[in-house]
Amino acid sequence: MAEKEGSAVPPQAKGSWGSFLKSIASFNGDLSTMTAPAFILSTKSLTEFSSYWTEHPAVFAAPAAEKDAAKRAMLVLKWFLSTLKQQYASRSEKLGSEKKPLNPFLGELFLGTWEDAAGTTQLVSEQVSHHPPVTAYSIWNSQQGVRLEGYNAQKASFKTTINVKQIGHAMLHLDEFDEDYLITLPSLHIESLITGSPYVELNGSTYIQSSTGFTARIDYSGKGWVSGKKNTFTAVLYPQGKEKEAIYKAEGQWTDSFQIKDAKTKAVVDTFDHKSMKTTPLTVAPIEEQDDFETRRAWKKVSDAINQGNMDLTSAEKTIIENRQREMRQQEKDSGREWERKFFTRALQFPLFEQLAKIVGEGINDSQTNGVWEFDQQKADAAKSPFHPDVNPPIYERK
Ligand SMILES: CC(C)CCC[C@@H](C)[C@H]1CC[C@H]2[C@@H]3[C@@H](O)C=C4C[C@@H](O)CC[C@]4(C)[C@H]3CC[C@]12C
Repeated sequence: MAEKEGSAVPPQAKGSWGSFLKSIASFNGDLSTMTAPAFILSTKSLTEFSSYWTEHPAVFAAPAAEKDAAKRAMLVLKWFLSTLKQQYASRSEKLGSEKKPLNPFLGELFLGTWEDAAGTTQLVSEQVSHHPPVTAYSIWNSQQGVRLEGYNAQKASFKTTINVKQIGHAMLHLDEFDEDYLITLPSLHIESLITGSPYVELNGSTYIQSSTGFTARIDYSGKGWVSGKKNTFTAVLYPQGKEKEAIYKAEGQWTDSFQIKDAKTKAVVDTFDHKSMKTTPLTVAPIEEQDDFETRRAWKKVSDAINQGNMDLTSAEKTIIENRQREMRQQEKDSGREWERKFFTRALQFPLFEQLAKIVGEGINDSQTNGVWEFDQQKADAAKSPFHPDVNPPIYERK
């Protein structure tokens, strides 16, 4: 692949970017094995990405206060659409391009809370599998009675660019109505790879299926397809099985703004504009107070080395983590036990997921996610403090 004019690749990295582009043309689909040049490396691990679901806690909690079932489903759709920008474009917007995240190690955690007008919203994110890499999360606001749980893995392929299929799902629960929403995850591809300023574009369709009989379908399109604008979508919300009887329609740019209209009257019933909606920052414990498994503490030396642009130190620090992980896996193998996840457990039965997934043509891909992962309240209670020191001894010594 040749470099184009207008490249965003730093002059000293042109050679390594060229080699990287050649290498991904034949890579095996496991994103964790991809080695990328320093300037494209992120200091954040994928366990942190779970927080992108709730950067607007009030929008997340809004459906819990809506008495009308169709409007509730519309507010769930609105919240989902509002999360896409943080999930898929925040790196390219803040850092000038998409970056390659750190590959979480098994047991890695990201814990935090959001405090704002919606009250306290809590986040637990855990790497529940390393091969294949799978991140699970639970996000809840007890005052508002809303909880999101999910897990995801990624399967990548190369055809003209990097294409990524997400495997997994999210499930939103509203206590007041004992209502659940199954959320499927979009496929994506990387644009502008050749020029060295990669960004994410979403493609295909995803669904939100409620247990009370509403379906939302979201269709993603990029520049030049339908609207000529990047990051565009259209969405339709309808009574399950009656797609022609749309109740609400939404359209816009998931990185910018969108409108939701009453499908019959065409009246605008709700809007969302990222320019006027401030995100609530997530509060995370200071690094010195974090557990050794918490991502920012565990990866600190690697992140510092990336920030210094010191690739030798970056790989040396990564190797320390990887070797320790290998030792731990060996110890587990020798003692015939599996790593005990701190907050999640493999579900043996998942009737609700099966019931909702069937409606939107989704299936269980547990072989690709090393199981179907569920938040385990008993483990969470036990993990409060201290972090199960008897089950999983700390892996990184505090200095
Ligand atoms: C930038 C390029 C050169 C290297 C490829 C990096 C590749 C591993 C990254 C790029 C985009 C990443 C997506 C990200 O956009 C958003 C999400 C949503 C989040 O909820 C779960 C993770 C996921 C799918 C990231 C996975 C890693 C991706 C594909």
